[in-house]
Amino acid sequence: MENDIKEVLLTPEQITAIAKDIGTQISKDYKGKNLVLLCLLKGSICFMAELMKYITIPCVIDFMAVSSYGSGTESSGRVNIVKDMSTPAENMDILIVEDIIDSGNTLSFMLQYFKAKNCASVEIATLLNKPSRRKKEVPVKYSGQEIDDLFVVGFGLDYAEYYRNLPYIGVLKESVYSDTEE
Ligand SMILES: O=P(O)(O)OC[C@H]1O[C@H](OP(=O)(O)OP(=O)(O)O)[C@H](O)[C@@H]1O
Ligand code: HPA
Repeated sequence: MENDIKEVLLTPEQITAIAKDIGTQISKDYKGKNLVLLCLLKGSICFMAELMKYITIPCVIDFMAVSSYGSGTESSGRVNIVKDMSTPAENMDILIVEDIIDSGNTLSFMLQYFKAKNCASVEIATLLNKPSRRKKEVPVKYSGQEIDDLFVVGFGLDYAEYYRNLPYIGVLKESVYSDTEE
């Protein structure tokens, strides 16, 4: 697994520092609100777990599973809901917790999805942001680290479902996927 990584982009310590900063800000901004931390499975599982440790106000957590990447490195553009949240979203302040924003397809779909739900608010917190790849603009309230157009894995992020268990964010060597993708 380690041999497939070209470069480490964020160490576990750097990820923790980002989670602390964003968690502290969320704790201030959402005081007195009905905060729901909504983890988008599967990629956001590690960031969600790290971020929530640094949120010091009452909140509930929930999970949705959506998927659009199939087994490759390009978004199919079609976002599928694999699992819906279990908390009623009405009148709640939904904070979508994301691992990465790339094309923006996933979050654009999610914002559209919540429009019909009468939420008090819907915002986005992401660990990683690749603005150069954007196809659909989405408003991002909390952004950890901007990165170049590189395919990254680890700390929840996958390539073909693998590498999620790396404890850091690393750049995947092109040779790993160039053989299997056109
Ligand atoms: O901005 P976008 O181009 O939509 O890309 C971002 C999304 O892609 C990945 O999810 P994926 O669909 O691969 O599912 P996963 O979380 O289960 O890995 C990632 O976790 C984000 O949710
Ligand atoms: O760079 C990435 N890595 C893993 N999953 C992703 N989904 C969108 N971009 C990425």
